Order: sequence, then C-alpha cells, then structure tokens
Amino acid sequence: EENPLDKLPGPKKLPIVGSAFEFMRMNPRDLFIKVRLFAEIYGDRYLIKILGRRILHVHNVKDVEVVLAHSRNIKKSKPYTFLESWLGTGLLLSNGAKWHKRRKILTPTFHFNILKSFSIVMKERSKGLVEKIKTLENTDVNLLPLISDYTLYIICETAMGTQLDSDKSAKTQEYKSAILSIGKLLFARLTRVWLHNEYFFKMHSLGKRFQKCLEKVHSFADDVIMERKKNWKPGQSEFTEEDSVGGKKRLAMLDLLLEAESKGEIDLEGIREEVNTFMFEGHDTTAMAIVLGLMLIADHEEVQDRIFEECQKIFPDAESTPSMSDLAEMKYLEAVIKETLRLYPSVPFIARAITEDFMLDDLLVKKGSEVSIHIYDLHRRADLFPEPEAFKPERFLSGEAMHPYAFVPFSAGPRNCIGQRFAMLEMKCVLSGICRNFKLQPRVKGARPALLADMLIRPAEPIYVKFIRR
Ligand code: HEM
Repeated sequence: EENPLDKLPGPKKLPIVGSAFEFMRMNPRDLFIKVRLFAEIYGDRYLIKILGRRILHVHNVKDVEVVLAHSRNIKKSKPYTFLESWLGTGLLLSNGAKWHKRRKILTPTFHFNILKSFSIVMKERSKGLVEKIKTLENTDVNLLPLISDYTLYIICETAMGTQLDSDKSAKTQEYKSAILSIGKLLFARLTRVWLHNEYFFKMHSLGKRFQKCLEKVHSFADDVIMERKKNWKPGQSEFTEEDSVGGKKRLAMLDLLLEAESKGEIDLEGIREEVNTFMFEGHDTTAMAIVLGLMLIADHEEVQDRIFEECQKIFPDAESTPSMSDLAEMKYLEAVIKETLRLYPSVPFIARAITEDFMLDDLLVKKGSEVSIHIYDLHRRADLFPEPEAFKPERFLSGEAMHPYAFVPFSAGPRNCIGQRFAMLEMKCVLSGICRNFKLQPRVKGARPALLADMLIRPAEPIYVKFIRR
C-alpha cells in the first residue's frame, strides 16, 4: 500500500529490516551525534523505517505545533512500552480513558496553594544544599550526584510526603544508581532490535540485569507508599487556602491518590504506577537541568552577577527565604533557566504513535505510523534562535513575541508536562539559593560536555564546578 511518508528522505533502507543496521549496537553518544547529522543532511522531515515501523522525524516549528496540539493523537510510541515494566501505565505512559482519568485525579496536585506548601520544602532543602556546599568550598565538585540527592529528597517529601533521612541514604543511593542502570539498559535494548521482543529480552543477560534494577526501584517506591499509608486517614486530603500558610499542613500527591483509592477510583497497583512515574520524572529531569544550568552559570560571570543583584533587590537579607511572590519576581533567573532548557532540554525528544490519519500541512500521516519530535534540534535552529549555540538569557527578556511552539522543553498540548510549574519553582529555589551564597567557577572555561541519547539528556562525563563563598 502506498504511503506518502515513503517519499521522504532518510537513511538507506533494506528490505524487511529497513534502516535498523544504521543503529545496530550503537553507543548513546554516537547515536546523539548521528541523529543531529540526519537533521542536517535530510532537512525538516525525514523517515526512518525499522522492521516495518515508519517513524517520521520532525524538528520544525510548524510540524511540531500540528503534532503536539492534536487532541486525539496522544498515544506514546513503541519505545515507551519498554518502560512499562518499571512505570506501569502511569500518567507518562497511559493512553485513552485511563490517561484522562489519572490526569484528572492528579491535576489538583499542582494547584497554586499546594505548590505553595511544596515551596516550603523546596526552600528548606535548598538551604540544606547550600550548607552542604559550604563544606565543599574551593574544591571541584562533581555536580550530578550532589544535586540529584536533593531533587530526590524534594520529590519524595513533596509528592510522597516521605522524608529521606540519613539512615535511608544507602537506599537512596541504590535507587539512584538503579535508575541510571535502567537508562543504560533501555538504551542497549533500543539499539538491538532482536531484544525489542519481550521474550528474547527477558531471556537475555541485559533483561536479567534490568529485572534486578526493577526490583530495587520498586521496593524503594513500595516503602514510600507504605510509610505514608500507615498514618493516612480518609478526609485528610481536604486542603484550604489557610492550610498552605506557614506550611502547617503539607499535602502530598500521594494523599490525593490514597483519597482516590478510598473512593474506588484507583487501586494500589495504580498508586504504585504513579509513584514510580513521579519519582522518576520528578527528580531526574530537574537534576539534569540544574546541573547544566550551574555549568552555564559558572561559565558566565556576568550572568552570575546579574542573578546575585536580582536576588539582593528582592531580599537584601542573606538569611531570608524567598516567598512565592519573591520567586515570581525573579525574572532574570527565570530567563537563565529557560535558556538552559533551550540548550539542554532534559527530555530531548518525544514520540507519538499515530492512531488517526492527520495532515501535516501537505503531508498525509497515516494511522499506524510514528512521529518523533526532536526538541533538542528545534531549540537549536538558527531561524528561531539566532546564534543558537550561544548562551544568552536575554533572548527571553526581549519582549519580542516568540512562536508558541519554538520553545517547548515541557512539551505542549494535551500531553504536556504536568510538573512544569513545580519544576520551575524548584529550579528557582535551588539556583537562587546557590547564587546568593557562592561565586561559581568552571573547571575548564568554555568546556561543553558531549551528550548521550538516553531517555533524558545526559552529559557523557561528570561536570565539575568550584564554589567560592560570596
Ligand atoms: C526540568 C524539568 C522537567 C522537564 C524538562 C520535563 C519535561 C517533560 C516533557 C517533555 C514531557 C512530555 C513527555 C512525552 O510527551 O513523552 C513531560 C511529561 C510529564 N512530566 Fe515532566 N518535565 C520536568 C519535570 C517534571 C516534574 C518535576 C514532574 C513531577 C513532579 C514531572 C512529571 C511529568 C509527568 C507525570 C508527565 C506525563 C504527563 C502526561 O502524559 O499527562 N515532570 N515532562
């Protein structure tokens, strides 16, 4: 049957396997480079065929808008199913009626009043992080292990209502390293087409290692659920404006789920799916953005000084913690965070399985095909962002209108990131806390890490920064 996608440019295809050989046993670093090269060679739209799957790749703003704004083509594509044994069909992976129902249950978690109570935890934890950095002053600090501890504390304490204290820290480390291994194993599976089959994967040594990691992350999540469930009573999840003042009452996302369970809207397995989904999506993404943000800030002294001056204007007292309105006032820091996410979108590409024919301008995209959206490539287009490789926070302060789909680190449309405001708040708390207290110095001026294609953007080598007290 004729398919208009077959006329598009793309890497060479063999019968049956298509272009699978192009990616065979490739490492994540080379894949990242290769995909960038494809965009250069083949232009705005190209097709990759793998074992009968037609995957359309796009990175131009008009196409991105049509795909993301579509209200019915919201199903995730095949590679996402590799995550199911870990995240179940929680909010990130679910489809259809299940997704609608879960999104409705979980949306109130990100209401302003609840975010306000979450911000108290974020501020406390940011203070803790500043104290920790004081002990590491004037040494080259490997950022990711340090920052991801704190983003994990923050998601566990806000969304799950569980404090990770020091005697649990061995488990925390185990959880984080299991997540890292899961990323690597999933990638290895993606580039070995014969392991796309569930049975072969399970029997293979990679599948067995994957299973071991899953046991660790699931037991961590189960502990978190049981801890909260122990003291939970129905009705506890009612939350009023006053409750958020002074943080007297802290409502966790998990409470909303337990409330929904008491009404029969979700079962324990469903809660487990969401807890796993939010613990992963809610800590690794923000850690990556904060680390890469600190790297860029360290490299630009004038940017650090402007952040510091902005903070001083908003709260001259070094000890005071920022209120929600203080955080909202940090317009320059917000531009720095946006520029970081433009250059390094934590989720560099996303994809859809097309369930309904649709027109991409003049191109018919048929049901059964897949569309991959390259956020990383979109954000580095010179026609949208002049001098695209340069770090220029002013881009986001010029007041000039930007195409609404030119900058989409949190995706857009019906399946956008539910944690977007949470993430911005957390990044502002952490980065303002650090920049008010320290000057940052890069290990090598102007150095930029090679990147890996994983589920998230990951630097190939550790990133080091030196902190000097202001
Ligand atoms: C810098 C930080 C973050 C970035 C860049 C980011 C980015 C994204 C992107 C691009 C998507 C769409 C994924 C897709 O279409 O496959 C997404 C979805 C999602 N994000 Fe985030 N995210 C961030 C932080 C967070 C946080 C803090 C949470 C939770 C507290 C969170 C929870 C989720 C969930 C549950 C979804 C699935 C939503 C749905 O399909 O309805 N994210 N995120």
